[in-house]
Amino acid sequence: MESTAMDPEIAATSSTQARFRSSSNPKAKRNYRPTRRDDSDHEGHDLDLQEQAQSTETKAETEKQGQDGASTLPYVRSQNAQNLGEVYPALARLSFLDQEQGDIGDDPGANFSVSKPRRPLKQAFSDGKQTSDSTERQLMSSKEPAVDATLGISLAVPPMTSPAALNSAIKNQIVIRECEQIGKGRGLFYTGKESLVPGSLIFKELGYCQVVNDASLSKVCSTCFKDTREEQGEEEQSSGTGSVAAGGQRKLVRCAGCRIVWYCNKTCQIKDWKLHHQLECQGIQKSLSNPGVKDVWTKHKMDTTTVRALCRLIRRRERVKISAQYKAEHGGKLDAAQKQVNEVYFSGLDQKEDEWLDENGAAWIQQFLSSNEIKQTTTSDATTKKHLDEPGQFAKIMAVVMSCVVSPKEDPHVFLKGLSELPGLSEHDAGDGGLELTRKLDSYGFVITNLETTMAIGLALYVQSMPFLNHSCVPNCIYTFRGARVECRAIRKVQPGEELTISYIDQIDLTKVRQRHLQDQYHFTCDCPLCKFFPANPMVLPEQEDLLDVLAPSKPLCAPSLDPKQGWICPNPSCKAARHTVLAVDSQLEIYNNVKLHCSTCGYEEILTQELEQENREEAERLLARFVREMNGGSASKGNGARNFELAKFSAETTASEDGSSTEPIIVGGLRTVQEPSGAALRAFAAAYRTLTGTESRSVILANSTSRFSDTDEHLGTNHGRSSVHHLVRGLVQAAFDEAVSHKHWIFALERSIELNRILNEVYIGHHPVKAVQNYYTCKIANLLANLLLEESTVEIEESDESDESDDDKFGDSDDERDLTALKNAMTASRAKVGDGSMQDMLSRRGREGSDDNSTKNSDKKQRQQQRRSQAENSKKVLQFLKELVPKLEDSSILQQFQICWGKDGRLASRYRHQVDSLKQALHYAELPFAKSEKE
Ligand SMILES: C[S@@+](CC[C@H](N)C(=O)[O-])C[C@H]1O[C@@H](n2cnc3c(N)ncnc32)[C@H](O)[C@@H]1O
Repeated sequence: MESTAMDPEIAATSSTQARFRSSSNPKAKRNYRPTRRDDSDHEGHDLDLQEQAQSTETKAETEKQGQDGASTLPYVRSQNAQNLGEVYPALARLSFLDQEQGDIGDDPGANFSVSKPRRPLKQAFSDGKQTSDSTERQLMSSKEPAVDATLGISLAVPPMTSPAALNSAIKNQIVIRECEQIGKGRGLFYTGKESLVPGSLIFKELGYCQVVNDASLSKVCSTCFKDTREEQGEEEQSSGTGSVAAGGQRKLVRCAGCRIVWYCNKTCQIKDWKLHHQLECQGIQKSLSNPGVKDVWTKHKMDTTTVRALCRLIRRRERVKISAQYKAEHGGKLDAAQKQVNEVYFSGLDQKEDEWLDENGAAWIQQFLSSNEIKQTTTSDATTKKHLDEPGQFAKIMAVVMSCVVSPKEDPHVFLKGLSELPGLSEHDAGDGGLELTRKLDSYGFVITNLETTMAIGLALYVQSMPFLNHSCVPNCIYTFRGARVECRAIRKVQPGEELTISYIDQIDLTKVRQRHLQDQYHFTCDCPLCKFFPANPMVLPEQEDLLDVLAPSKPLCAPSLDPKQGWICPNPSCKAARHTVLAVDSQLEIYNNVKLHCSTCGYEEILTQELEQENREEAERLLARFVREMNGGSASKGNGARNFELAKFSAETTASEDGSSTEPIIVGGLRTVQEPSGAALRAFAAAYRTLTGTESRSVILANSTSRFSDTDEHLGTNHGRSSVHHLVRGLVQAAFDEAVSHKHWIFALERSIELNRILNEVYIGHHPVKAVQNYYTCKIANLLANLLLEESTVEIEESDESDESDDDKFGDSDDERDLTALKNAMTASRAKVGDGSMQDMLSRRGREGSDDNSTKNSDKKQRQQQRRSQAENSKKVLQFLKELVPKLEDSSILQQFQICWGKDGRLASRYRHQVDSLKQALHYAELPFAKSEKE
C-alpha cells in the first residue's frame, strides 16, 4: 500500500484535484404508467428510521457497538427483490439502446470508478499459489485449498461445497478446474451426462457484498435492489411504511443519518441497518467530518460505488470476526440481536448461504479470487498497481475508504495490512491489504443490471461460482439478477464437458475491436470460434481493412467443405433439403479464398471464390449507394438536400400474377418511397440487379410503387447470382434499419429488424450470435415503442385538455419527449409532401414554424389540428401493427429459430416475455385515448 493513499493531506489534495464523475443520473427509463406530476419534495419523505431501526436493536448489541464501534449483527440478506436482471450481456450498442450507464464524466481518471456496466473486470494479480497443470483440480468436500499430490502445493481451485454449488439446479455437475489453454486460469465446466437445454438454471448465488451505484442510489432500494423506475402496476409492498405518491408510484425513502442510501420502506431499511448500514452510516458521517473528503459525499466529487463496496467488504470481515469472538466467549451461542434477526429475516437457502459466506467468504476472496496462471501471461504486479494508481484513483478511493472505516486511534497501515491477515496465510500473502482488496473488486466485481433496461444499478462481489466463469464472444450462458442474487442460465445447448462461458463485452463489435477491448480491459486474447474463424465479425458489415487482413496471401486457400448446418442452405431449387435460395457463406469467404459447397442431400456442388464474393459485395454496395442516391433526388434535385424517400412501413402485400396464382414478393431492402420512386432510381436498380445476377429482376417491389420487374424465378441461377442478391437484400434491409434507428423511427426500425431476423434465419441455421443480436434489438425496440405509445396516450389526453398549447411546449427537453414527438411525426410523415419526409426535416421545420410571426399563427393552428387528426389516424395504424406483432413475437415456431429466446418450456424466455407483456400492457393503455380522439 502506498503511503500516499492514507496520508490525509494528500488525500485532501487529491480529492480536490480530481473531478471523478458527474453526478448526473442515468436517463430515467419511462415508467409504463401514465406520467403523474408530483412535485412534492422527495427528500421530504425521508424517514428518520435510523432512530427507529436503532431502537429495535437489542441492548446487548448497542452496548457492543459502543465498545468497539463494530456491529455484532449477523449478516442478513433480503430475498424480496424480483425485478432486476439482465437480458443479455453486453449487447446494448445502438445509441438508442444505450441506457445511461453511469456517467464517468470527462475525467479520464474516473474510469476506475465503477460507473458503467462491466463484466468481471481486469484479472486479479495477487500472489495466490497454483500451478498451470491442466488436470482437473476439483475437490468435492474440502474447505482447504486443494493439494496437488505430485507437486505438493496448494492449488487455487476452490472446493465445490458452497451453497451455490450444492443448490445448483444441476447439482454436482459443474466443476471448477484449470483450463487447457495456457494463461486462461480456471473455468467452470459442465460435467453432466445429458446436454443442458437452453434456459437451464446452472446456479444462483448471493454476493459477499453488494451496493447500489451512485447514479441509482435514489432510484434503487439499497436492500432489495428493487428499481422504482421499472415498476409497472405492481402492487405496492410498502404496507404503509414506505412512501407512496398520490399517483401510486412508489418513492424511496432516504436514511436520515448519512442521507446517502435509499430504501423501499422501513422493513428494507431496518434489514440493511442490521446487516451493514449501521456501521456504514457511522462511517459516512465520520467521513463527512473530514474536510479532505467531505466533498466526495456532499458535492459528488467522485463516484463512491467502489468506495462503498470496499467498505462493506471490509466491514463484513470485521463483523464476522466480532461475531466469532462473541460466539467463542458465549459457548457458541448467538447474541440476542443475531437471534432476533435470524428469526425475523432469515429463511432457507438465504440463511445457509449467508452463514456460509460469513464463514468462508473472506477466505475464498483471499485464496481463490486470484490466479498465478493468469498473472504470468498478463502483466506484472507492479503494472497492475500502476494501472490502479495511474490516474490517482486508487489513492483517492482508499483515502475515502479509510476515512470511513479506520478509527482515529488506529494506524491505517496496520489496519490495511490486517485486511489480508487470515489464518493460515504466510507473511507474503498478507501483503498490502487495501490494494489487494481493491484489485479483487476490480477483477471480480460484477455490475448488477436491471432486466428491463440493462442499466447498471449496482456492484457486487460474488465468490462462489460466478467469478470462475470465463469469457467467450459466443457464450453459452448468460447471467441475470434477481435483486442482488445472480442467476446463471444456459442460452444454448451445452454439451457434457463443455466450459460454461459468458460474454464480458459487446459481442457485435468487429473481431479486432473486441480483441482490443478484451486485451485492454481484461488482459487476454480470446480464442473463441468467433475470434478464431471470423476475423470480420459477420454480425456487422466488415470494414475494408478487415477484408484486406483476411485476403492476405498467408491465409489458407480453401476452406474445408462447409457443413450445411453451419453456414449455407442448398441453393438447388429441386433439393428436398432446400427451403431457401440464399447463401450464407460470406463469413467463411472472409477467411478462405475458396469455399466448396457440398449439399449432402442432393449432392449439389459448387465453388465460390473470395474474389467473386468480393465483386458481388462491392457491386451490391455500389447499387445500394446509387439507389439510395437516386431515391433521395439524385441528379434531378442535386444540391437541394431534399429527402424524398422514407423507410418502409409495412410489408408489401402478396401480389397476384396474371395466371391468378399469388407471388410472394421480394421486398428489396424494404425501402419505400413516400411517393413513386424516380425512373432513374428504378433504372439504377434494374441495371445493377442485372449485372449482379445476369438476369432481369423478378417481382422486385420497390417502395409503394406498383412498378416492378418481371422475371422468372428459375433465372436466379448460380450461387454467384444468389450470393449477390443476398448481399443486396441484406444490405438494403440493414441500411433501412440503420436509417430508421438514426432517425429514431422506431416503427420502421422494428419492422426492418423483424425482416433482418427473417433473413438471418434463412442464412444462419441454428444458433448464431447475429440472430441473437438482431432479436435483442427487436425486443428492445418493441419495448421502447411500448413506452412511447403509452407516453403518447398520456400526451393525447393532456393535449385534448389544452388545445391551444404551443408547439414549443410539445417539444419538451427530454429525449423521451423528443422520441415521442418524432414518433408522432413519423406517423404523419407518410402524408407529407416532398422534402418533409425525414423526421429531422420535420423537426427543424416545426422549429422554424415556432419562430414565425403572429400573422401565421392561425394557419399554424389549423395545420396543427390537421396534423393531430392525421396523427390520430396514423396512431391507429401503428396500434394495429403492434397488435399484429404481438402474436408474431409469441409464435413458438418463429422463436424456435431464435434459440436464444427459448425458455425452458420452449416458449418465449421469460426475460423476453416480460417485454412482450409490456407491449401488451401499453397497447391496452394506448387504446383509451385513441378511442377518444376517434369520437372527436
Ligand atoms: C473473472 S476471471 C475468470 C476466472 C479466471 N480464469 C480465474 O482463474 O480466476 C476473468 C479472467 O479470466 C481470464 N479469462 C477469462 N476468459 C478468458 C478467455 N476466453 N481466454 C483467456 N483468458 C480468459 C482473464 O485473465 C480474465 O481477466
